[in-house]
Amino acid sequence: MPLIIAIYNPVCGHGNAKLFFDEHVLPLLSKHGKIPVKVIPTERPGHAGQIIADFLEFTQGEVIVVLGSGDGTLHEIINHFSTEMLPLPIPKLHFVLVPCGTANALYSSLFPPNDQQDNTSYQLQSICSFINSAPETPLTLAISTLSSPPGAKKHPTVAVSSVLASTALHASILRDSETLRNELPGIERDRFKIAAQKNSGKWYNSYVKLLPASGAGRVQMYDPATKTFIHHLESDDNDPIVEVDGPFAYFLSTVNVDRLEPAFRITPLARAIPPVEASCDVILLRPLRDPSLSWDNADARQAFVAKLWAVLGAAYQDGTHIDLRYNNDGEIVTGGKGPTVVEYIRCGGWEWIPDEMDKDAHLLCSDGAIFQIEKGGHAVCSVATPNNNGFVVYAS
Ligand SMILES: Nc1ncnc2c1ncn2[C@@H]1O[C@H](COP(=O)(O)OP(=O)(O)OP(=O)(O)O)[C@@H](O)[C@H]1O
Repeated sequence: MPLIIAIYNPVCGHGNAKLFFDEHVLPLLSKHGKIPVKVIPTERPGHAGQIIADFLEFTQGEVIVVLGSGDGTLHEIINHFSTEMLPLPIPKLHFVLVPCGTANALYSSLFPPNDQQDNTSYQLQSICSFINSAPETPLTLAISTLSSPPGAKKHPTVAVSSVLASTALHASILRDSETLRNELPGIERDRFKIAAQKNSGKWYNSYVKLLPASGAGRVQMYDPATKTFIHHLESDDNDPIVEVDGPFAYFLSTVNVDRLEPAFRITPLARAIPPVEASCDVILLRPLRDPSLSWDNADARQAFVAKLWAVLGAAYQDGTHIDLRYNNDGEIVTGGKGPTVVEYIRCGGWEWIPDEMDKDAHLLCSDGAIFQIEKGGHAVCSVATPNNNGFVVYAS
């Protein structure tokens, strides 16, 4: 039988992980004869991956990790084995997730919240799947490679996501809310709000390539008229790669999740129309699709702020932003045949080549961790689902 190790991050979310493990997780596991050989709190950033690596040194076979954390701690573990431990082979790790973090994007996507359930039983669903030997789900990984300008002769930086890779507004908000942590410790929502207000008038200049997933062969786009994915109009057999010019207000891709927090369904089709192969769902918001705007200037950016919030607000209304369109006057409406406000793409990856002059376009966020693309450099994100080794979760 695989060995079980329990790890929790005592400072994530509201700092309740230890209490929840002591009162609920460990007693439930014990009641069903699933007793962890070790129960270890993380002591610092990056510690969770090291705990597992140390454990694997003395363990034969596969390991079950009962993980009490948010998305950030899982991200650290995945990156520990996918980048830091290379060239050692990636082990197979089975995760039983206990959502103790702030956003818990992965958990709330795998187990969408419902009103019928109390908090405790909601948080114990992955544990119950494990106890019931339910089938596991392999995690798809989005591998972002940040390259320096040609000729710089530097190794690229690699970040592996199990939730999201983003640039533009989302990356800027994450960077600024982190910077505000010292001034406003503990008030995550306020930090986000201040960071969002600070960045909402920005547009990001970049050139993007959307790359097809291997099975589909072409980039897919969501068509609100038929409520299905169709081949992207600019992706054909001869030239499947779609080239997209900015400016962008928002650029975010997800794997494994349809939401970034329980109510914020930014890529709702990840669950409503599940992907049939390794792919990511990408949301693009390009302000110049708005028929009332022709140029990028200060007035246009200001005029677009309210529309940006209308889109993100609709993501909180069960992901209805994906059906919004413009009318001839550039007003956002729910029907008609005007251009869609967001472009919803399903593909195998993307390339982000920021305009050298646009400093803010050089940020990349991988599951909350922020990276800087060097001036003259670019980022490529590609998606894969490892089969024989890698990371699987109890999710049904
Ligand atoms: N003992 C510790 N002290 C300080 N920081 C820690 C400790 N253990 C882990 N960490 C750090 O805590 C950070 C936050 O953890 P995590 O992302 O799991 O929770 P969260 O931010 O509350 O949730 P979410 O990512 O779902 O919003 C991680 O990036 C990790 O590096």
